[in-house]
Amino acid sequence: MKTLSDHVSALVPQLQAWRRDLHQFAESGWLEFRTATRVAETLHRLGYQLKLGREVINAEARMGLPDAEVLNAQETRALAQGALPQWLPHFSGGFCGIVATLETGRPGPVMGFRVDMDALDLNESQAADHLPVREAFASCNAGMMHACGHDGHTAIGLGLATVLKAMEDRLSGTIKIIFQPAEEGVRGAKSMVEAGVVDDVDLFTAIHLGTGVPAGEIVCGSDSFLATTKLDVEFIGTAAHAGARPEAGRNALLAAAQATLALHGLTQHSGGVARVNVGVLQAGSGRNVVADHALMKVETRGANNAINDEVYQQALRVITGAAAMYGVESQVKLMGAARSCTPTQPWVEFIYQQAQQLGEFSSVLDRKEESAGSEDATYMLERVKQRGGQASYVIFGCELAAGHHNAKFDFDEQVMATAVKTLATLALNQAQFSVQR
Ligand SMILES: O=C(O)C[C@H](NC(=O)Cc1c[nH]c2ccccc12)C(=O)O
Repeated sequence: MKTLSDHVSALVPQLQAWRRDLHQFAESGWLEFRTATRVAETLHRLGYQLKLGREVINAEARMGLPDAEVLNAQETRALAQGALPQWLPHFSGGFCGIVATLETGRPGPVMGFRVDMDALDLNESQAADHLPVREAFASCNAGMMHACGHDGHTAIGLGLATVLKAMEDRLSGTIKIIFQPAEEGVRGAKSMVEAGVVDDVDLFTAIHLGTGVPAGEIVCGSDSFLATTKLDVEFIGTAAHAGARPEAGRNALLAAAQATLALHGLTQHSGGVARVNVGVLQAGSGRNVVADHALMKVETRGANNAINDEVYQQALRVITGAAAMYGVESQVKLMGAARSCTPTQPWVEFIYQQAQQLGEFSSVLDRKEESAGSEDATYMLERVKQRGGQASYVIFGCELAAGHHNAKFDFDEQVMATAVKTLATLALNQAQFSVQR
């Protein structure tokens, strides 16, 4: 009988091929049309039951969706790049989510695994020393790059599906693998939670590779995610002749500038980390015109939900106040959100114990103080916990060529096999968890 190691070893070239194909045709959040059709086809061929598009994504709960024009143009682009037409209608309009289910027919819990599929809005480096350039799989899509490893996550999800299907007779209960769009900007997970995709999940695991964790190390219960809110702010004023009639104008640029400086002063909180960032500021139309329009892209973060909510409320007051100072109008649009969240200890301990037994890791940790990022998988963890389920977030350390969100980001592909092996082990040994409890 073939062992898990045999199955995973045989899969290594396929993991690389999947990852490199996804990397080359990188697609940003809500635009994962080609990616989603290929994922669906692979899972369908493996024999998984699929739920697709609107079945797994609540339309109203989608945040930060590109406008219809962009969605249409990108769907056309995806088709030209090999998106599979038989699957595309499911995802059309920004519904690029997939849930693949394997019912073993034997009693047992529902296990949920979540991976994300989106790239970042970033141009990939064209430098000759960048491995994806050297080996000819750098992104062919301008302004879209897998610079956070989600190409690897998607390949891991497909690899896990492959191995678990091959070892189906040694599993019990139900396996659900969730392929999520638009993690960047924390926009996609909530819409899948609102569609109910984790409502029946008893044992939930989300993953990330890298994030500064060294190669050979695994963090079994990452708990350092910041709660965050993303907002676009528009200031709408009145244009006027800057020399002849400046008093007739209502200056949107000054309101936005005033708001930017005030927002960056909001980060004091005795309860823990608080952050505000104005990442984009665009205003005005001409040198001699009082600016009648400004756009700001803003995020708030906090060590916990309460801190982030407070900073967010303060930010709204600053924005309204700055608008009032200059007699302009302000409009705030919610573009994304995520929660802070702690994994459940019993599940973290089980993952810890399984990771140690696997003998693949030089260092097994339950948690780690980390550089402060956010993750919308926290919505899924929260929902599973609310229903009494177990949930964790696992980080697979690996060597990186450059940091996350950098134009030269790249990861050591070995980590994919390690991740597949670890996650498959959780599924194969899940009965031990129930017995332990
Ligand atoms: O808020 C977002 O848009 C999500 C995005 N998420 C990540 O970058 C993933 C991540 C979480 N923690 C870390 C730590 C280091 C690198 C990356 C991460 C972030 O925090 O900006």
